[in-house]
Amino acid sequence: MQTESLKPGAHGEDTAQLPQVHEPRNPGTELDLDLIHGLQANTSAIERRAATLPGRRSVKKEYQAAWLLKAITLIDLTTLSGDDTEGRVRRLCAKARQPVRPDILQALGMGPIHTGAVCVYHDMVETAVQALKGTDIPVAAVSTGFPAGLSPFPLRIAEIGESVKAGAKEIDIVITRRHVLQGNWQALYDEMRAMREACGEAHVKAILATGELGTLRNVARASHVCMMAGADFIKTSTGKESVNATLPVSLVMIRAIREYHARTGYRVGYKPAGGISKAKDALTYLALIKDELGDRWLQPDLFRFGASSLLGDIERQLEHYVTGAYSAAYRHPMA
Ligand SMILES: O=C[C@H](O)COP(=O)(O)O
Repeated sequence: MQTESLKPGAHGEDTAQLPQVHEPRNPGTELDLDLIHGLQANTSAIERRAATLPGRRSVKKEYQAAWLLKAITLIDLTTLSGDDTEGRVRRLCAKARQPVRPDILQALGMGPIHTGAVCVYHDMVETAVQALKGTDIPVAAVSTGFPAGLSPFPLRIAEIGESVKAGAKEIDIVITRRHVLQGNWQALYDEMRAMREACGEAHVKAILATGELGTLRNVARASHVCMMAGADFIKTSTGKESVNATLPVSLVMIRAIREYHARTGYRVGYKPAGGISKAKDALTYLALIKDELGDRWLQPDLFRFGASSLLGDIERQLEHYVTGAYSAAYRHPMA
């Protein structure tokens, strides 16, 4: 397979500096059960194609740093641990404000950048909002009984309201996997609609927990149902399943987004999450998005990485790019 060089933008412009465009929100559509039942996924073809992706694009050295800086602006910098503390969340927010050392940015000819968002449990929303005051970095809350999403439905809806009240501008909800496994698309649609409504102005990311959905066909169907019910983003995983973001799942979800856009004119965002910790994996994802959806999707309003440790590896690669030497991973703590 011939490798193609990945350029930052159509004219080689600095990708971290592209102007921010504002997209009309996806209002959703009626649930189209005929369309859902007609969706298929050719698993072996998808897996074959996904296997070629990491080697398909080479990133020329002079573009690499620009792409890595771009990736940073697309990270939902995340901490979702049972032992999270206010101190850890404040340190994470400081990192989101200044993800790369100023001397490295200066050497790369870049001004200040920040991550796409900070993502925390509901309990930590207020702390994060305080710590990010004066910036336009949104706080994303994982609500609705994350990660299993099995608490009583009214409580899940109430949790969304609490997170919005606490200042979260983005809500990452988890769907009920059972609805997918039982083919109960109406129940999934109704659940997603109610959650979207509870979010109000806050944008809603629907976490499919793809590692628990059984088949790629289910992933395709759940993606479409959530978009029909008004999801602003579809997201692969909580990071807590035994299998999280993968390239085959990403191909299926990205193509669902493309089809939905072709059918309705609305652009829905994509968030692969869980287990993305290496700079080279981030580049593979960005190349995939550029190929399948185009440059418009390479903006924070339409693409995010859900990742807790990716930033550390990207920093190491940028430092290497500037100084010619790798630093130890422990020198890049996240929080
Ligand atoms: O949504 C974000 C994920 O929970 C982060 O997963 P990770 O810790 O494997 O990067």
